[in-house]
Amino acid sequence: MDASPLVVVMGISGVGKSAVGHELAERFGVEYVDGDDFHSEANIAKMSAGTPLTDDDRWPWLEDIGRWLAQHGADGGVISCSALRRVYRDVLTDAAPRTLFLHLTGDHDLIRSRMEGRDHFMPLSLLESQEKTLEPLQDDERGWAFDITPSPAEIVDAFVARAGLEGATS
Ligand SMILES: Nc1ncnc2c1ncn2[C@@H]1O[C@H](COP(=O)(O)OP(=O)(O)OP(=O)(O)O)[C@@H](O)[C@H]1O
Ligand SMILES: O=C(O)[C@H](O)[C@@H](O)[C@H](O)[C@H](O)CO
Repeated sequence: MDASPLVVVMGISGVGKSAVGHELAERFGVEYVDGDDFHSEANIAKMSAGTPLTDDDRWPWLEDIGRWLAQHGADGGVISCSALRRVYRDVLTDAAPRTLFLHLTGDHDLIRSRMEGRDHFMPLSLLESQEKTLEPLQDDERGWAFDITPSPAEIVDAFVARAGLEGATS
């Protein structure tokens, strides 16, 4: 049981990490931060121009997110971070072993339509490369996948139940 969870809300662009992350953090009264805020200007410029990030672009960013998780190990917190590959998630778990992953997954067309409806630096053209890079959570990782058709509140309910968390007020 954990009343101050430490959670990475992960998944490809547009899947709802910010929406669900805010809701989860509010439920537990812990800090929420958007992992995009840790990207360098160069990374943001690259993505904005429609070029996918490479592993080398992502390592320093992941190290920074790992540091944030380690700093929030005691009080808990929620951060959104695509964390698309297993090796990326290992960087985060090595930094903060109690981290839980909430993986948001959804149908391509639904994600596309949600991305079309918002104002954001990430172009639609990068959706396919995000999907190709994604490696789903493996059995030995501390997390679970949730479909994005329900509302953010319902997704948080499902995560809280699956993770056996306590202390949340909806
Ligand atoms: N469960 C949901 N039901 C309906 N709409 C949603 C849901 N989750 C997110 N949305 C909407 O879909 C759009 C994309 O969501 P959001 O910006 O949270 O995704 P994201 O994964 O944080 O994206 P990025 O990583 O690109 O910043 C937003 O307009 C958001 O309001
Ligand atoms: O690893 C990546 O390629 C990036 O983190 C992207 O996923 C975006 O930053 C994010 O999704 C915003 O759209």
